[in-house]
Amino acid sequence: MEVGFLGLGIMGKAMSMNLLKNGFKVTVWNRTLSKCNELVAHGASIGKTPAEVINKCKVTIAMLSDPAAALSVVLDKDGVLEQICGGKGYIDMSTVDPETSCKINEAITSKGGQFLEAPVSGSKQPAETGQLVILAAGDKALYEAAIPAFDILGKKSFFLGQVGNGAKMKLVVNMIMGSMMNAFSEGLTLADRSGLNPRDLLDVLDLGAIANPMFKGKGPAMLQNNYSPAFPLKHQQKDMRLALALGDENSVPMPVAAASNEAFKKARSMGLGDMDFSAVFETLKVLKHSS
Ligand SMILES: NC(=O)C1=CN([C@@H]2O[C@H](COP(=O)(O)OP(=O)(O)OC[C@H]3O[C@@H](n4cnc5c(N)ncnc54)[C@H](OP(=O)(O)O)[C@@H]3O)[C@@H](O)[C@H]2O)C=CC1
Ligand SMILES: O=CC(=O)O
Repeated sequence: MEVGFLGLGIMGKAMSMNLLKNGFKVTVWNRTLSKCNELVAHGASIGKTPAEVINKCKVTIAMLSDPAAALSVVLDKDGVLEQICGGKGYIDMSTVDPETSCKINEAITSKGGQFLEAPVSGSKQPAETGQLVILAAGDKALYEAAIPAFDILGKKSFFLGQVGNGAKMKLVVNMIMGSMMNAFSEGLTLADRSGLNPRDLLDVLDLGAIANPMFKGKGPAMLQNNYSPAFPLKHQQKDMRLALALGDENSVPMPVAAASNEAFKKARSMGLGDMDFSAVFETLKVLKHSS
């Protein structure tokens, strides 16, 4: 199967590499074109623009940073819209808000193309090992056509109905994840400041009812101030912001998520946006001990 792939950041690079290693023919494009070189060394072809990739491939996947990037790659000059047409499918796996996804759907389908949103749960390592959870919605026929690729990229795919539902599910999940990361950071700080060994806290948490892969995976690195980015903090803050907007639209009070968003904003203001989202832990370290 031949696919196009737009966006070779942390996730896109791992996902397109995975497709290549599993026998897919992949044509890649990235805004910073030099990032295509590693994929080309593994057998990928290169498209000089998103339009060129769409022209070449029947199905094209995108994995871009945020709503502005997702819209720009479709609507701007040399973008997806210039070449999309009947018989071609476009799958946006970026995390965006439902409104952005609906705008992209309208643009693609107005030219006769098929559209599927398919954001993913799971980070750099699940992307590398094909263990993502795929949250698809939109064109069911395109979903079915994409299953061979989704089976390589993920451990489970959900089809959630109309466009927007995949984006909503992803935002709900990441709203919970961001809030958990803040509670975890506060717990590690409280353990330390009250005279406990935070490493003991990790062991206790791992044996109880709130054990989870995120605490287990991130905790030891956080205690070593290691925030090598798997999921950049700026993207987690974007997801909290978009989830809060979804809460506004649906009159859902979300005080925990709102406080977490403030902590992520503070971390961004401290210059930590490109670090892993666990770097929100650093916002607590600037607080002074009370006497
Ligand atoms: N990292 C993770 O753990 C996960 C991330 N996600 C989501 O996946 C998406 C990608 O994340 P990730 O790979 O980590 O992000 P990165 O920041 O590593 O990569 C972002 C990608 O978007 C491109 N991009 C940014 N702005 C534009 C623009 N205006 N026009 C064209 N391309 C642009 C970048 O191009 P360039 O190289 O030129 O900057 C790059 O290819 C995000 O929506 C994120 O929320 C979802 C699940 C997990
Ligand atoms: O969006 C991030 C993730 O880990 O999922």
